Amino acid sequence: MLQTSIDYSLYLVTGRELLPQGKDYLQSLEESLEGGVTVVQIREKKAETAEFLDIASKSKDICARYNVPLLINDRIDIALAVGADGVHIGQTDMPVSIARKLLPKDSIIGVSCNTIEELEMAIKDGADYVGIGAVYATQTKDLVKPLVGVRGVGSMLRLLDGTSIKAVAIGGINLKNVLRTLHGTVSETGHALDGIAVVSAIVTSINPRQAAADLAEIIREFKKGPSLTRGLSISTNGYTVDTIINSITTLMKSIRILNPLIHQITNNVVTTQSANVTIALGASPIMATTADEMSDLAEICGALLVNIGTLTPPAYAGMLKAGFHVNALKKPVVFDPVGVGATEFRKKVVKDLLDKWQATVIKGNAGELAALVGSNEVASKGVDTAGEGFKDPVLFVKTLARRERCIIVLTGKTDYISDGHTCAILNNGHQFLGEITGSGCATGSCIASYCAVASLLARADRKMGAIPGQLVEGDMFVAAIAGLLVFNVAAEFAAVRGDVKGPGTFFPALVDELASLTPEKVVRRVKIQIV
Ligand SMILES: Cc1ncc(COP(=O)(O)OP(=O)(O)O)c(N)n1
Ligand SMILES: Cc1nc(C(=O)O)sc1CCOP(=O)(O)O
Repeated sequence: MLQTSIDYSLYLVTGRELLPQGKDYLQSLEESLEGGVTVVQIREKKAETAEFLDIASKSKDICARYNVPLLINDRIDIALAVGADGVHIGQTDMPVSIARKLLPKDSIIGVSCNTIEELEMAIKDGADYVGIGAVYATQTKDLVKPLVGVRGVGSMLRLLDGTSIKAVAIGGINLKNVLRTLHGTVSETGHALDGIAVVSAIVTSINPRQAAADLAEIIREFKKGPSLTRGLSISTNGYTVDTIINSITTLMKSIRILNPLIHQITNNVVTTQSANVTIALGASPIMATTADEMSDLAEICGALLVNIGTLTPPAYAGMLKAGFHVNALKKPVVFDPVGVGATEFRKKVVKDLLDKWQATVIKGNAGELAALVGSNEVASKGVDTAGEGFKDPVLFVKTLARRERCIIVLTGKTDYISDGHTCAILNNGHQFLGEITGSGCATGSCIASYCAVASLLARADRKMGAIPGQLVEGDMFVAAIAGLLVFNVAAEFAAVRGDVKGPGTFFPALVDELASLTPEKVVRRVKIQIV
């Protein structure tokens, strides 16, 4: 089999000990191949040599019928004996150079990598592909190394730019997280995984044909998606101020018709305010935090907002679960890492959340976003930014959007929103917004509300930007702009009302203005620039 013709999309690592009771191993393997497995690795950790040989030989015959390459885990002798297409070797197994000498020319050699250093070595040693993991926790194997995490895989994939080395991710990948894994592991440079390696997601199934087919379909759709180097843009012709305003008008009209449910796990300073803002927009809030109800809420909500402002252990547990379930249902997740720079605990929590699920939009002020990326260009003071902002905010948001594979919203006197390709610069708002608590948090509610509408519209009419292989359907860039713009324009109207005497009377007026805001009023005041 030619190395270049190998399709790594759905890579099955066998695990006979995990088969459902009564399921025959060879039958399960054949059904997996029928379902769409594209590479098979025989992994036998307990079998004696004779048994391993027998299993490998029979597996080889089946794979040959499906023209699927067969690799052997660790054992070069077994690979040679059965004429396998290659081997997969770990960090403590035989070195690549020796395996290469022992195996026939053109054999495939894959190497396990858990760190950048291991990957650099595998590149130097001439591996044909790498298995990066473990991405998530797994029941299949006792892990001795730390989890790589989705974002960790993305930073490793960058190193493969300009090489012909293929990459699969392994460890805890299943039907619920496969799309999120593919999406979140794309590097800042647009380097994506070539495939996903699984054991239990197929082997434990009573119907491995269906399990493989379901995974294969998601991988296929993802690979058909838009050019990854374009960030998350769904507009193929580029955005203009006019197209953005038209889309915002549609979102503003639709929200009052669709009345989406916005699940918000937010902080206890702003819960009531955020709920009232959500209602004023035409959406419906539910402010639930208990982990046990997250799966049910994911089914019924239009979008999720996660705000870590006053984090408690139960809310943290709820956030972990909520994002996972919402991702699995391809709905938007808006993340507000409030005060992430303030404590080491918050930094750890934010990293953990972003490794467990994929944010659709991350919103923060300069201090928060600087802390998120570990930059000391901008300092924070509690939940606020201290001093000047970024020297080049446009470049910052574009780069961060690519790295985090989401829309980035950088708030401040001027707001910057980017999908990694385009940046919108907004100059609406009023100084009173900085004089009340929770205006940033309420902006998160607005963004989540319009993300929900954009996603619902896309699902209802696939012509409106829905692409099945995308983690979230609909134009989240425009939805994020809508959330900011509506809130900030309403603030401008509220601030000049005769009944507003200062920040205290401003907030109720703001809610009134939001409730009566029309697209025409927004169009009249919008100050937006696209770069
Ligand atoms: C595709 C793929 N990636 C990683 C591994 C792990 O291999 P290894 O490090 O040799 O560990 P064991 O499989 O021997 O437990 C793999 N098998 N396949
Ligand atoms: C065989 C293996 N290697 C891993 C690594 O991290 O190198 S994780 C793993 C097990 C993957 O099984 P499942 O898909 O059931 O989680």
